[in-house]
Amino acid sequence: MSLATLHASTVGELRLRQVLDGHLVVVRGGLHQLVPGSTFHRAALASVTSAVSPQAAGRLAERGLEHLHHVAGAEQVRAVRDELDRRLRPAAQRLLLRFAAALPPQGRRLYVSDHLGVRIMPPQAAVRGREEELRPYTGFLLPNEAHTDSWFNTAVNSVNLWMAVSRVRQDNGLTFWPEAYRRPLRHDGVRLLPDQPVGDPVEVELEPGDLLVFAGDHLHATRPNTGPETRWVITKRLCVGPPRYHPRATGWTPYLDPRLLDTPLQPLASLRSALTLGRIRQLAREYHQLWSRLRH
Ligand SMILES: O=C(O)CCC(=O)C(=O)O
Ligand SMILES: [Fe+2]
Repeated sequence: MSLATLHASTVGELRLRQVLDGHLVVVRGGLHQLVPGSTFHRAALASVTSAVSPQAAGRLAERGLEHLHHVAGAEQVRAVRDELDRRLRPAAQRLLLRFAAALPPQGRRLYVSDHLGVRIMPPQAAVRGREEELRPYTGFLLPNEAHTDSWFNTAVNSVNLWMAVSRVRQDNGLTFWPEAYRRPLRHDGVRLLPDQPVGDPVEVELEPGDLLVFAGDHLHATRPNTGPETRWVITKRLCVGPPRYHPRATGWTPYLDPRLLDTPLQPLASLRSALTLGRIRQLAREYHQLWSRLRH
């Protein structure tokens, strides 16, 4: 399979309009610009220390995070993931706000999501036989199948920051189908239905610290890890202009107006995404679920 064409940019020159037009953009070393020192790498090692052992963390400090599956079993990898999620949440939100503030004027207001994805993908062999118990971690420890994010709860004008904490190789990264971008795709709410023209898939490779910036509505999937290394990626999301939601989304998630965060008006930060059809449809879904539970 061939490698995706990545458009290199700096944060200061990044045009999210082009990302929403379908460009796959890479900011080389962007993570190091946005967080001091190697905050994410250190948080990763600290999570291994507390979820596995100091010795395991010491080995990874020497040999690289990519060796996690050599020092931790599937259960411990899950514990590392959960611990890193807990440790990184505030720092990752600060990073997203710093990223938004460092962009050139975009002509649209930006809204930030609380979403945090800590995605640790060990080689397939390291999780074989554990698929059922790890099912809730699909996309976080086990591969996600081809999807666009707005099928779930994300806005259609949402942009993903997919940040490489370890090396990302072609055999453990992401797969995109660039020609399918913005095509009407038939799906069952989770999975792409078969027999649709989606064009040729492409894959990505990144160095630790690189940021991949892509529209959440690109058709994308986890590249099942057939390689020898564990890959570590952190994801955050922001919206370009007021959030708009897919009419048949299965959920809804708010995006916050960064100008109101850390002010007395903070409770109103999610108001813009609450005043949407997507929110009304979500309330209707919740009402139906409650009603059918009461009836049975
Ligand atoms: O990292 C992965 O394998 C899945 C990522 C993804 O689907 C996303 O960031 O929306
Ligand atoms: Fe996704």
